[in-house]
Amino acid sequence: MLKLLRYLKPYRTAVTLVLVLIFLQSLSSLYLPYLMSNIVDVGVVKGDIPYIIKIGGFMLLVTIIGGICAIFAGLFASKASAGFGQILRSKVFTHVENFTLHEFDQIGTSSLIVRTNNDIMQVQQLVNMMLRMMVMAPLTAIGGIIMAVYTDAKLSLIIVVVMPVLGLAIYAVLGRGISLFRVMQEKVDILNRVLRENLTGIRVIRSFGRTPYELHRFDAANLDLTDTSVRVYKIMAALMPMMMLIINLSTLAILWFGGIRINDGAMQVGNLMAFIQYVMQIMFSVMMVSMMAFMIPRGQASAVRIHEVLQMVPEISDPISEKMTGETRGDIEFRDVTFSYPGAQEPALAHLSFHIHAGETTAIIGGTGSGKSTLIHLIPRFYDIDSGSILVDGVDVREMSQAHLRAKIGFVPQKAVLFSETIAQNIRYGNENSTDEEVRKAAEVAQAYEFIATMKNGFDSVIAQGGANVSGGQKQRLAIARALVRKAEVYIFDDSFSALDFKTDANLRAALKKEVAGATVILVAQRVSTVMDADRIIVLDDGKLAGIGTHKELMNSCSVYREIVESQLSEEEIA
Ligand SMILES: Nc1ncnc2c1ncn2[C@@H]1O[C@H](COP(=O)(O)OP(=O)(O)OP(=O)(O)O)[C@@H](O)[C@H]1O
Repeated sequence: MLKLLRYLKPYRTAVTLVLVLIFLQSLSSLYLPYLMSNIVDVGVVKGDIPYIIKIGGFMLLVTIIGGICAIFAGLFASKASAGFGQILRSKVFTHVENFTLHEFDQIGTSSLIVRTNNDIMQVQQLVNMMLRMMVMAPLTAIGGIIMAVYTDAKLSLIIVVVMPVLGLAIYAVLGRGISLFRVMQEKVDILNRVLRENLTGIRVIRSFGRTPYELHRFDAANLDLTDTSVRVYKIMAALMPMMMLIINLSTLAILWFGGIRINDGAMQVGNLMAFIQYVMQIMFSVMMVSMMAFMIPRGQASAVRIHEVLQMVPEISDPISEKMTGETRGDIEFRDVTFSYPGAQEPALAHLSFHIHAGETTAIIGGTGSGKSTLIHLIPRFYDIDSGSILVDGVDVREMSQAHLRAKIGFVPQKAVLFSETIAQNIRYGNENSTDEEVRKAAEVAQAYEFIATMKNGFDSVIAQGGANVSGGQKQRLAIARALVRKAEVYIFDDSFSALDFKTDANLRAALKKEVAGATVILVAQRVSTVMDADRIIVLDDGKLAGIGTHKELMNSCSVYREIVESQLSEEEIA
């Protein structure tokens, strides 16, 4: 928690103002009972009306000043804590932006969302409360004790008896509640994950008739969270009546013993009234502290989860001295590359060596799970390899900056991702400096122009969240157009033509050939018809290189390739 508090630094002035204003507010509330006892003991007893009016007016003034201090303290505390939350959210977001896919896999997307929203909100609320109570609680407690002793030292012995009882009661209750908070946040994570899967997978759930099962899954997670919350709040609920009971019993004891002292002439009525108020103030400040003790562990649990994200060092970082690439543009070489996913028993790719020359079109084919996507994810350095090296334009990808490396690449992922912006903005995402003409050209080459033209607002049509208002094939074509405006040296298409019909696929490849002439093209595909014309085809089998060559060469030399071809093409087509 303390580590996160440094993000309050820009709000130093607001924090100082809160502390000063709260100090003044606390002083005013300590002063009021003293004034009231004077009104009773001097004004009321002696029937001195001008004195009552004078001190009464002064009390009103002190109350107004205290009230104004409280209002402004609340305002500045909210400003500081909201600003703190905003800084923390953007820190987490910026940090997460640098994560490699490995860190995303490790924490999980849902948990990252909860940590950025819910956890930061918890810490923000705690900061707001702490700013206001940090000064008020101790000052009121200590000031209250001093004033109570000053008012009647003997009667103050009651405080000595009551305080440990109150302390012990609070400790007993909170001790049980605190450990449940971390569990509660973990359950919020789980509920969020189930909710996310349900909302994103709604079509699958409906088509397989799994709605009742999903409802059950959601209910289970929801009930689980509710159970823990109820347990926590039951404990919290016990706290208040218990404290009120102790406070009321104390007031009773004060009235009893105070009454005896008044009877003996050792105390005045006004002093007894003031004394009761001081004891109330002391006890309420203990309540404040206990509320803080209740909220701190909760905020602390969230702070730990936020800190965990912030202190995670991305597995991949830029080299201290970056090497620039030479003259060649789009040359890629794998030298004995082995790569395993974290925790996997077998490497996903083993001892791969091949050379893709600049300007060539290379296709990668292989069965599902053979490692095609993994291979192309290594070129933009989404993951670091276990051994061997990957050279782009003669330089190891680990020796150049990620920005320099990725600027060379136009990447079209297997699952096209669009943002909820206009079509033009989505295409321009690949190159923000591209002109309208370039955006239109890219759409034409990607065979997207026709369907965009039929849309009501053309290139200004807005894509719905998750690309819900375009088809799978249309999404793929927009993702391809986005890569094309990049004017990259290397284009990587990860099974990006799978949702296109044969005619569109063929037209797209023909247009692409002209458009990207001179650039290196790497395309992963399942269809033999898509890869047949490539300058070179890499065949993967269970993470290993099964063959490399042209279609003709592989038909003669590679049994894995032959099997794939025979399973897809008729004999005439093969011939
Ligand atoms: N993020 C990941 N964490 C752990 N293992 C993974 C991850 N991604 C892929 N794998 C594993 O690595 C292997 C290769 O997967 P990859 O996605 O590269 O195959 P692919 O040939 O592209 O398959 P497909 O054609 O079905 O897309 C598979 O066994 C897969 O289970």
